[in-house]
Amino acid sequence: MHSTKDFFNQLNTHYLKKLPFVVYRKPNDNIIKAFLQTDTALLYTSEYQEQGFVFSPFSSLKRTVLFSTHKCTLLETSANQFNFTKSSPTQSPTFKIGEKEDHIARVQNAIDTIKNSSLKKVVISRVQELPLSGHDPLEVMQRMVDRYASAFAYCWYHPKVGLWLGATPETFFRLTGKQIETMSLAGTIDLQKNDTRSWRNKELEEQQIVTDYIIEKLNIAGVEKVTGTPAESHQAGNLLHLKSKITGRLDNSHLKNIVDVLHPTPAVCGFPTKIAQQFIYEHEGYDREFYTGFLGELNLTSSKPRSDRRQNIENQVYRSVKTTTDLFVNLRCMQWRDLTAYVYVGGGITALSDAEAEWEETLSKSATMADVMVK
Ligand SMILES: C=C(O[C@@H]1C=C(C(=O)O)C=C[C@H]1O)C(=O)O
Repeated sequence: MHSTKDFFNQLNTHYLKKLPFVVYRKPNDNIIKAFLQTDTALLYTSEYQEQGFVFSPFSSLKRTVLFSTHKCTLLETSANQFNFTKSSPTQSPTFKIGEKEDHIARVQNAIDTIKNSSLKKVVISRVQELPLSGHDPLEVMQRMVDRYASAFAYCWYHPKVGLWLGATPETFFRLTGKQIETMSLAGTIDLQKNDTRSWRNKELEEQQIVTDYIIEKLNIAGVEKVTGTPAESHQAGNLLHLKSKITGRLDNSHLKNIVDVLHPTPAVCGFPTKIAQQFIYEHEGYDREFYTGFLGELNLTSSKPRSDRRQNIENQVYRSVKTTTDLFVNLRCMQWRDLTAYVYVGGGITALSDAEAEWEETLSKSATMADVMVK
């Protein structure tokens, strides 16, 4: 375990040399970890059998970037040492001419299509630009760690791909040995703009679509004993979402099958998947790149003593090795390029959606990133 100062100094030196790295803190964890790749090679995975950290785009046609443990130095530090008492004023976005009208028109088109076709839900997103000047990504990372304890907070960099930061509330899936755990997340209430914490039927139905879909897909992929918990509220920054936990056992299926059947879920794409995907490619008007893709640890092993008593019998024979994959959906994220932060935000559209309210929802969601931007 490094001191926090050493940890961030090493990362900073690495970044100044334009070498690839990822630094991240898992939800409600007090450890910050980093993978520092020692050269600028751009590696991919397609079978998900390697060990390392993956970063995968929304489009299943594009490849998943891998930071392999064999090519990286791994660092760790404690996460509970930052203290940003003074919160600097939030940067307000400046809108391009027609930006609001364009988004509202896209959402209205989606609502009309849903009313007149077999499309039931589609996630429509946009990019919100924020000016960058003298911003330090590692300082923003520390602010995310402090501010969003229940999120997966990360900063990811590769000179051939770009610089991404985010604090996502959504688990893609976690696989510990044969035990799989995933989540269905949908519905949004902005707690700064609403007094209510109660959900309307629209949101309850929308979230149920996601839950049913995930359960069905896991069953198809051969996962056993699949069960979901009733929906409950989950706070992410100033936003409240509806969440169910879904678990199962992976006896006759492989990790790659799970990725293939689950990505992209109706939470970030829509339903039915193929029709929603096609609608997004045709109507969203930009490339999502890594937004609504997924990222996280792949097949990392850790060993632990089987029991205290046995540990005393001295050697490693009594240690059990655990393999864990821990992936998150890339939401509440931004890409930094030149002098602009591109913040990616969207929302699920159904027949009951209101286009103007959906614009407001993207503003609320963009605040998650705007609030941690500092000079
Ligand atoms: C698409 C986003 O979020 C997703 C859409 C939500 C919604 O429609 O209410 C809620 C949580 C996420 O599943 C985003 O944050 O950009």
